[in-house]
Amino acid sequence: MTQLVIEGHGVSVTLDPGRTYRMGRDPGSDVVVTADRVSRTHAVLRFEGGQWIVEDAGSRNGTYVSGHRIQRVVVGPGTRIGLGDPSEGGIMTFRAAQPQTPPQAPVTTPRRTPVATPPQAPPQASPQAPLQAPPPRSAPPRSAPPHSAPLRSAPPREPGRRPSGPGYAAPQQQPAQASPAYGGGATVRFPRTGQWREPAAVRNLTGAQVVRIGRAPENDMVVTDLRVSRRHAELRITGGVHEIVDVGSRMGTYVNGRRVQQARISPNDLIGIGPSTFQLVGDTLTEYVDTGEVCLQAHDLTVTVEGGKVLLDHVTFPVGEKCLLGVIGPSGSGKSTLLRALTGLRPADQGIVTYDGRDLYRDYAELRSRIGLVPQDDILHSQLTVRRALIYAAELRFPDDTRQHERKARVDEVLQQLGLENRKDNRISSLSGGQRKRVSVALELLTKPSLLFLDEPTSGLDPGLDKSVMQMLRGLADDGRTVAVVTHSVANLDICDRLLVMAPGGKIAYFGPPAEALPFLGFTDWADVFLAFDDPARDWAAEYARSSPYQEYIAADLIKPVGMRQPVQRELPPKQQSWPEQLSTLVRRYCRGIVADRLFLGITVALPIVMGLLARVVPTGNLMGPPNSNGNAANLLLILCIGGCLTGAANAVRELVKERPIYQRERAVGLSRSAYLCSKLLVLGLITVAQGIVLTYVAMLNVKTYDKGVFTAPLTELSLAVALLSFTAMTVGLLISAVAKTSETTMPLLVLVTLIQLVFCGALVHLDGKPVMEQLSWLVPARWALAALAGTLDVGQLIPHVQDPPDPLWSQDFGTWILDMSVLAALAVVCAFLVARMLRRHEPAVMRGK
Ligand SMILES: Nc1ncnc2c1ncn2[C@@H]1O[C@H](COP(=O)(O)OP(=O)(O)OP(=O)(O)O)[C@@H](O)[C@H]1O
Repeated sequence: MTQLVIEGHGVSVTLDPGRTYRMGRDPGSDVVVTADRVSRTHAVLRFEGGQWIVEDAGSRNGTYVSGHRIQRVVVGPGTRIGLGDPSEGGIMTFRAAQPQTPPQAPVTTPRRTPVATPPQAPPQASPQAPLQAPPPRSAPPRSAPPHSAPLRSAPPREPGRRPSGPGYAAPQQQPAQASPAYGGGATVRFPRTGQWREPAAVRNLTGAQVVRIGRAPENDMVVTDLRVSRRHAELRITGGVHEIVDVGSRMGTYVNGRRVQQARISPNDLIGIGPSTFQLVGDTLTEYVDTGEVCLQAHDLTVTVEGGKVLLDHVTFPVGEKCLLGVIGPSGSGKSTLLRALTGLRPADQGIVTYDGRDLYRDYAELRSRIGLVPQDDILHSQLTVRRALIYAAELRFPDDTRQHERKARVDEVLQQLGLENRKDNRISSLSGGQRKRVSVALELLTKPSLLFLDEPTSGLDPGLDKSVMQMLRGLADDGRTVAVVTHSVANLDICDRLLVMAPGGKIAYFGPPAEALPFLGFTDWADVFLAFDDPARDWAAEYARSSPYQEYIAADLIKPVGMRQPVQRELPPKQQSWPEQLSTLVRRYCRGIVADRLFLGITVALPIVMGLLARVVPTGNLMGPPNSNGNAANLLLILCIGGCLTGAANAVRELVKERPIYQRERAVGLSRSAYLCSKLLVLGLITVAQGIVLTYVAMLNVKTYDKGVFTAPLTELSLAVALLSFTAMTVGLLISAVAKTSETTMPLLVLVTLIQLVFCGALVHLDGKPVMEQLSWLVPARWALAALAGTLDVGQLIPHVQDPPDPLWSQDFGTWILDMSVLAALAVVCAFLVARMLRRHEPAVMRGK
């Protein structure tokens, strides 16, 4: 409980919860306020249900908070009440009494300041069981950090203070129905966690019918965050009934964590809009903003995969505000699994994660944008410049009604925050490993996440860069967010506030201050610790659970949820942009990347020309001769087919696998799978089709053909068939890319697929009427393309001995040609559908509705 002091008019009284205080002009009052408009007994101040309450005692001139006359109000640190006068006169201020800090206590994380983070949903608004308060703890001072943060905006750390999130504040549980009417503008104490929250804005609802909420300045309540739409929601008041209505926002409007279009609101409900939480407080609508200082708690997280293998085994620990948590452990000990569970990307099968007391899994759709994750692999298109990459990322992450200048301003802000202004025009591929990691972090910071997770950000970096990255993370935590970093490097662990050591089997071997870890584990070297983890005779998790660090750093700081986790219907997170907007962004980014990659561009232009020239090596000559006059016609068509297949497939075969980490991350922040796939089909498809046409024209230049093929000029028909074949081969290439685990495995698959095309296209082997072979060939694009080409040139006539009896798919009639082309197109559609299915397999579990 925060101890309060009331001050003003020369009076300073430290309040004792066991007493009731009379405030007024009467010299016998407990708090004497000698101002003109103050009544003799003006108000009463008492501690009730875990909160300090001021109640007007029938004063003549009234009691005011934030300009509103109140009858009863909850007060806390920062609250100013006016006795008899809203502005001057009898203003009294409340502040927290100085905490007492015992000098002997060990390291802890920085303190919580009274911040505007979202309050907890009241118990009855939540399907979860209420939380139990832990016993109060004394505040151990933290030793000063040995390193300074590199961030310009990072404030100096505050040693000697303890965190005071739900796990630190010794909260008092309050039944929601006992909550008094909150005073507008007051710092209020929320029922479930007992945290003090300072409103960012208060709107008096007296006489109001509609309160408009959004990013645009013309709204009644303006939320200046790019995640919020310009016109986001309206609070409509009719006959004392309050309704929140979403007016077409992208990121959605939430009531107690559930997305709503329209919902009736009561004072216990929490309305979530971007980083802000709104609540009806008396006759006001009060806004609290999540500024990043939130607590994260893992409760009993267990992840089991098929076959019963346990990847995470009852993992429980709290992380305080502004805390930098380091996670280490041997390979395969479940660190990445833990990160996925904490970020909600792959929710644990058992247990819950609380985000400032809220069930992260249940409220994931609302809270997702407050979580940043920097995966191990870079999530950047390396051909782009730093600023350009961030601008595209901002387009994908912010609602489509954000303006370009707003996004650019946010990008510049983040570049400055991470000291990247001098690198902003550099190609990402030209940056050092540490700088690239900074850009990845900058990308995640665009949306101002309160929680930032990083998976091995220092892997592959030299010791200097390792330290610089860790210092950057220290600064980010000090700047007002919780940062968790999985690392293999043990060189800079002392920079962390807390260290989590994972033992094989996904168990906790240690959680606490880094300095105490090695002494606790009984070694002087981390290598020896990891080697000792191999000893099957020792149960590290059980030893830690019985230890005093467990009591001190986990048991005492944790608010345990009572009862089992309720099965929850998780909502898919919203998409920030419309589908066409996403497609447009992806297409522009893709094109810019291609244009910037000169080598790829050169190969793309040269490849069809070289292949076409190779086709000319075959002496085709005259394709208008009498029957049996040109035995090389089939060879020419074969080269065209294989050229088309190779061009298309080679273009696409690495396309998805190489940027899979980017896709996975962007998918987790709302990218549409179909928009992503369509951007590939569109850009790569156009390039491939153009290549197919160039290939055909170069191969057929000056070759004599009849004036008419099946229905028009033979060259046109041939180009159409080769272009469609190239496109279909490209979808096959995309399929290989979607299936492959690494870029390296795509090449053997490309060779295999090309050989299959060669054997089953029908030029080398007569397929018609051969059971099994013929049916298998129907699945091969080159079979249909070659048939269409053969139909155009009437190859059956030119070289009847090649196809004896004649292959019906080769006949020179319009119906057959259309059939050949249609099946080719259908194969492309089937492949594209399969690519979409395969892409889904690589997506975060939460995006698959799991
Ligand atoms: N889907 C899965 N099915 C079966 N086993 C899995 C699955 N995912 C991960 N594992 C196994 O679970 C264990 C933990 O994996 P995880 O990637 O979390 O470990 P890690 O500590 O991050 O390892 P590293 O340090 O090597 O990245 C490993 O043994 C891994 O092989």
